[in-house]
Amino acid sequence: MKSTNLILTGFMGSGKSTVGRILAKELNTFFLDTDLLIENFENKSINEIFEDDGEKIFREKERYCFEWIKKNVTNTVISVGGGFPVYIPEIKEAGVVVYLKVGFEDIVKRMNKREIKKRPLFQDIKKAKELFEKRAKIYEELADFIVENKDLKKSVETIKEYYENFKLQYQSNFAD
Ligand SMILES: Nc1ncnc2c1ncn2[C@@H]1O[C@H](COP(=O)(O)OP(=O)(O)OP(=O)(O)O)[C@@H](O)[C@H]1O
Ligand SMILES: O=C(O)C1=C[C@@H](O)[C@@H](O)[C@H](O)C1
Ligand SMILES: [Mg+2]
Repeated sequence: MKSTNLILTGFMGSGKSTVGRILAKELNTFFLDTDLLIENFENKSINEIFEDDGEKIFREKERYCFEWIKKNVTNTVISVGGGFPVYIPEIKEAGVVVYLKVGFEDIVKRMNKREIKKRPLFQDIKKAKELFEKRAKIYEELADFIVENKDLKKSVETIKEYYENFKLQYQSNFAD
């Protein structure tokens, strides 16, 4: 039977990795995080890739991930990097896209120093806010479904229900 991936998008710290991991467990599916995939492919941290190779090369790695996912991955919960849909607007070719929407101030409150340190584009708060404002519209436009990620449990439940309904419809479109 035809199946599809569930892709979580959103700004840095919006909760894609956290929500994705829980969702995959609840849906009894695999979980994939493009940031982790790139770190594993390269055997380097995101910070090291940005420092040694630069952002342009990192975006090329994300593009490679996208092509690899399209060819090889189905029925999986995928959390993508914060910039992924911005540089890969064809993201929907790899699955159904759910945008985790969170206000910038809430994101800042949620992230501790260690988490901020891991994100090269979050080092300067003013620049991060500008990036957030520039990207908000792109996330919205490229989403099939938008969830305000306030209460973690509620977000997981809402996405689960959406995805299960989506899959039923999607599969019936491919039935004989
Ligand atoms: N609904 C929520 N309520 C409170 N805190 C949350 C919620 N969702 C996630 N968090 C917390 O926010 C922080 C960032 O979450 P996470 O690492 O999942 O973000 P991300 O979207 O994957 O970020 P990145 O794009 O940089 O990888 C973590 O400390 C996580 O525990
Ligand atoms: O928002 C971004 O552009 C990024 C978000 C992170 O998930 C990583 O993909 C990387 O730090 C870049
Ligand atoms: Mg993440």
